[in-house]
Amino acid sequence: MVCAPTVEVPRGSVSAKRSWPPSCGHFPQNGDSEKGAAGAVVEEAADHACSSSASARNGGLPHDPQPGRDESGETQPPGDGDARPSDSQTESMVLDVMPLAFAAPQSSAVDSANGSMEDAAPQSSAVDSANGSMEDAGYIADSLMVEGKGGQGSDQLAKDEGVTANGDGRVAGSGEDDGELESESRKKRWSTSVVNPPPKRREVSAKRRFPPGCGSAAVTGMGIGGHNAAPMFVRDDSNEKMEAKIEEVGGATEARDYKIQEPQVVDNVVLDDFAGGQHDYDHPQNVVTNYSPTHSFFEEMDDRTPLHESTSLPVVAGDSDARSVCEGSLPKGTSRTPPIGIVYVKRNGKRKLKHDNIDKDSLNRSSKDSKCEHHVATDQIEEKDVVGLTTKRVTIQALMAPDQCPWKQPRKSIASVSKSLTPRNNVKKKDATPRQEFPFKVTPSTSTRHEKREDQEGSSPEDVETSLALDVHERSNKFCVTLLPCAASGDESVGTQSKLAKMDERSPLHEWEHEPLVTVDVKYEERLQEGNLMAHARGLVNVKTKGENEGLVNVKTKGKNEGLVSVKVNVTRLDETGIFGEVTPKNMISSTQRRVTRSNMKVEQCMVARKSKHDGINKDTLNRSTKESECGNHLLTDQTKENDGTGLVPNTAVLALMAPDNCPWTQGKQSIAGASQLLSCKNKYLTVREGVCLPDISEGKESIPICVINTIDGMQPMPFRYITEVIYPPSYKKAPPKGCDCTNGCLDSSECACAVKNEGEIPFNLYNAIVYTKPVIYECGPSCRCPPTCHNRVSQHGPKIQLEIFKTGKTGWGVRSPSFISSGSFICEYVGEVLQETEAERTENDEYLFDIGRDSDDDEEEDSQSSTSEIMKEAVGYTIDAAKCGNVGRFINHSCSPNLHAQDVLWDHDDTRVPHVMLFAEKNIRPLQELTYDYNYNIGQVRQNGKEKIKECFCGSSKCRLRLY
Ligand SMILES: C[S@@+](CC[C@H](N)C(=O)[O-])C[C@H]1O[C@@H](n2cnc3c(N)ncnc32)[C@H](O)[C@@H]1O
Repeated sequence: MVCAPTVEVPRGSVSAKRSWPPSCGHFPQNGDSEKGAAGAVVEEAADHACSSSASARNGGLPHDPQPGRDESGETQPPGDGDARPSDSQTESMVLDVMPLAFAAPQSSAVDSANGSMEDAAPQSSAVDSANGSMEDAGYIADSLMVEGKGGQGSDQLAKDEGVTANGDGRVAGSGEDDGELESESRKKRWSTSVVNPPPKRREVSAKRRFPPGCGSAAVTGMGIGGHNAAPMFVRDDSNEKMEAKIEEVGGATEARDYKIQEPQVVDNVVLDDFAGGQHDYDHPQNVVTNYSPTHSFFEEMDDRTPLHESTSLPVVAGDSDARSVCEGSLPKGTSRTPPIGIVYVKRNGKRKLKHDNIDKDSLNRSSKDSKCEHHVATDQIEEKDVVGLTTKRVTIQALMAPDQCPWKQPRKSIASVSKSLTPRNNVKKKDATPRQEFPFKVTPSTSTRHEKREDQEGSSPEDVETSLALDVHERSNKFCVTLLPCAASGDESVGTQSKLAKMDERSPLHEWEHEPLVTVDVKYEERLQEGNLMAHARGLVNVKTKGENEGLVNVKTKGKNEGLVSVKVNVTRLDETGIFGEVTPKNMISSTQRRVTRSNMKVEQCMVARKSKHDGINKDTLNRSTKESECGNHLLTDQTKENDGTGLVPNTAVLALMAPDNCPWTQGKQSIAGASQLLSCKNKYLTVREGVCLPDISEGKESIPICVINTIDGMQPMPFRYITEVIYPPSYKKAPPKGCDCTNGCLDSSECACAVKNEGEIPFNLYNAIVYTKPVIYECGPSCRCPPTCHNRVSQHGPKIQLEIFKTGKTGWGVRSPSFISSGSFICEYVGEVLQETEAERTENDEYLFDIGRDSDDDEEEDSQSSTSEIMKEAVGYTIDAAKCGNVGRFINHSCSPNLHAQDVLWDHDDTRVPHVMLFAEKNIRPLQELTYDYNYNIGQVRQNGKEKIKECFCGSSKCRLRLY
């Protein structure tokens, strides 16, 4: 179905706008701030079938004028979802060994800190190129039109560009380039794939931002609330062998200087004494984990964190899905957990890691093949025994040298590495289906320092020396590893363990003694009638378990009852959406304990949240306390009592594990109520959430509701028709590609025809996380014999992570998730109407254009094999226009330090010119962090009426290129 015909506007007046890359739209030139691009859409769509439903849905509420500009035209502070890095986040960086999916990304976080990730050649090139373009454009263009706010930023930008800005931020002039053909001057962004070479018709260089499992962060889960987050194992050094060293980085400075210059050793932590049997292993985060208290790892951790003072503190958890069997020294049938990650990495051999179960030759081979810079790489293979009851997996973690990371090589997948680790003939049977659950525990994992093989070419001794490998095998105990959602920043992900450590430094809340901890994603908001207690919690908090469904949360309080309050909570297992249960009134019992410890003092930064009325938080109080707050990546708790005049004493208890830029106390415009309201769109308190505009903008079209939240003003998004599938031109007939004949879930990539098209690899791991990028990824499609659960069908099923649209401070509406998102997770598709380029250029609203695909001459061979209809073959290029019809993807903003990347995916046809644009997380993303991708505008090339247009970028990144275009 196609939306109403695109309104055609005289080319001279609108073509320039259409020439901009998606979200590169312009603001009204007539100064009508009430009508942005979006406003134009509304008007245009008044009679448009696509907008009718949306209009009805939105009712009489006002609609947001336009992205990137507030109604007053004044610059707004960044919204609560602004993805801006913070020093504190950066400082908290610690190199952690992460689980398979996380390992690489984690390392890449370090790389990023070193500048080697974000500043990696491709990246740098892109940025440099962009900057260069800026300079060139600024000094060459005779006339500039600065879009965005006409504030100081614009003026300064214009000044920097060597022009004079007028009051409204536009710089007008007459230039000789006015006469340029617009079609030539328009340079749309191309951002469909970070690894794709840019289409010839575009000048934007693609950025390789996403070295899955290597650069940004790899993947283990789907990321909902940490539900599928990759588990992380703490390793015990009780093993005698230490064959490698891993550097420990305690902070940003160290992280940036992180270089592996010698063999690294990582401590292994034995996880034994698992209770077993009482936890739901479908939800690994709820699994209790015990660990050996004698482990040196924790001894060191104890030095800095009270969390680990306990002798049986479960710090590391594992994923029940991650159990595996290693074909190493363990008896056959002994399962091993997959590599969840080296929890702590330390330099100079302080952390040791044993590698006695790893096939060194295999490791060497994988090391040889890798191209990653001194970071942890992981891999795994899943097996199924002959009776189909036990899924086993071999997991390898390796600290790889730069030129050895397999994820740095587009054609190298994790799978390929794992294959090198475990002979294919050792795999009896693979099965991506949910694994059988049974108690297991983590035992000291082993790692092997790489030894240079004679046949290793191109591997420097250092590369070899710094390669580590780990595996974990399960025993009889249960374990659980939970990845805390509090990533340090959008730019540099901080390891979970480091955040744990940091959190522990400040908070005594984890002084559990001889009690297993369950790290749960507590998201509850409960208003208690008895005693008027209200509890807000967000993020992950450690819950002291007390039975199957009950736990305790210690709350740091201030005021008269300063101390710790143990709050009983119901511990509910994660459901499919990662939503946790809530605190029940009867369990909301406070018992103040005074535990003024050294660590307590460190939590003094926590702000007092006063609830002066039953029905809300006193924002002024919050705002004032915001000024005093310096909370960072730690557990924030507080509680106050205040008589509201009714004789009742409402208490407000707040638990929060927050990053600085997400903490309500550090964001003047966000109250605790607002923060708690952001917890979940699906909780039963949705109706009382502040700022909720729409409970589900998709109106049930998405499997997970997508709510709209606006705590800044009372506006709603401009109407549009919510669609979940791309709309192709009427004449375009999709031709399903020939499918595979696999009946085993496409586990044998050598046999799967779709995998063959992916150069013999399935680009997704068993957690449905993308593990490498390619110009085009072929998922299994409608002609394939494999079931919908095939692990080569990740992005075609729509969003599985809870997303919400929220009003940002400076960039209009944005998208975020209340849940933790692990790297590689599929976010959503960029859905809209597929327009031919010429048609797109006539589109009045260019805010939502997304150039896609490759030119027909990019790959003649593919074209010859394509079953593309003639109309598509004749076209030069295509653009997805989500202005009138789109999905949640249309609201995702640009950032110069994005956390998403776009990947071309084909599954229901094989026309590479109109691929599906699928957005994946390229790093771990903490809850409520705005989701962004790089629009890849060709800065300096966007013109309107022959005049260069400039649009400021408000992404807030430290690496911001200042201009969107
Ligand atoms: C695809 S839309 C994104 C959603 C949009 N913010 C909205 O409210 O509908 C792209 C537009 O958002 C705005 N935008 C996105 N990222 C931005 C950024 N980093 N800085 C300034 N404006 C941005 C620009 O107006 C851009 O044309």
